[in-house]
Amino acid sequence: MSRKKGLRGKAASSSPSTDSPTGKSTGKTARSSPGIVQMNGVVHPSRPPISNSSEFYDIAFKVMLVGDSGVGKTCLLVRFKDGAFLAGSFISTVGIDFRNKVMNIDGVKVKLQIWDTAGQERFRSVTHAYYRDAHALLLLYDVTNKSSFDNIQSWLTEIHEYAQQDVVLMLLGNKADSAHDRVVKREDGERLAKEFGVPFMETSARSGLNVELAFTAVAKELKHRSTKDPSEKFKLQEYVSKEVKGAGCCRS
Ligand SMILES: Nc1nc2c(ncn2[C@@H]2O[C@H](COP(=O)(O)OP(=O)(O)OP(=O)(O)O)[C@@H](O)[C@H]2O)c(=O)[nH]1
Ligand SMILES: [Mg+2]
Repeated sequence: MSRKKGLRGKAASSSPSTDSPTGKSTGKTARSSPGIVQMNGVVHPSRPPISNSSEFYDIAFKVMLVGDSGVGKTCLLVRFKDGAFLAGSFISTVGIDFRNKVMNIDGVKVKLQIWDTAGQERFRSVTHAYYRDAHALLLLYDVTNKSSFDNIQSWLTEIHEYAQQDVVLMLLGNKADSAHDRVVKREDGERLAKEFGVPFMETSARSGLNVELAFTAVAKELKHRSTKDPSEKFKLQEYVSKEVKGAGCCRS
């Protein structure tokens, strides 16, 4: 994934059929299934529309990764999308970037357009503009960085101010693989999440711990809301509590 990119060509793209930050047009369109509600988000004309894709899908949603600089947002996205870990020197994201991934959720193809935001304060006004279109937000802190955890409260204030009221929100404590450098206990993350009534899990972009699960949980919740199938009972909190893996066992 390209990092260190300027805002032009991504956030400021005006191409109507971009599927990746490279802006390549594919010409293919979404496959729609009977009984499934098509994408219900607002698409701003200056942003890549979610309805054009190189892959077929039934429903599509926008997910945003937010949190302090260095918590591992870009690495989490790369792990999810490419199954790899971006080791080496840290290259801070400039502005905002996105990647698409289509997941098969209970026989329905759910496309996630995942926006990777810059955690640095100087880009805050850019990311604010994207909150309102987001269907889900993954809010990250770094278990080896206490201030990233302390800042969660102000991130939540920002989310309440700029995001939709019914946005799906999940708190992730990333870098759970770093046992020696850990300064935030899992229980502290759990307590904070409980206080704000949001699902929580620890993740690791390095080991892959819970990465797939975090995005699957969000996709399941969004699909459930979108299809409104009364026969289908899905509770995000319960699903996460049941499925979440501890840092000790390093399963993805
Ligand atoms: N040990 C460990 N290191 C990680 C993990 N995730 C990210 N890192 C490292 O943390 C640093 C920052 O990761 P990024 O993904 O670039 O952080 P970011 O949140 O995107 O930062 P900004 O783009 O500035 O907002 C990099 O050096 C990564 O290698 C993880 O799960 N475990
Ligand atoms: Mg980044």
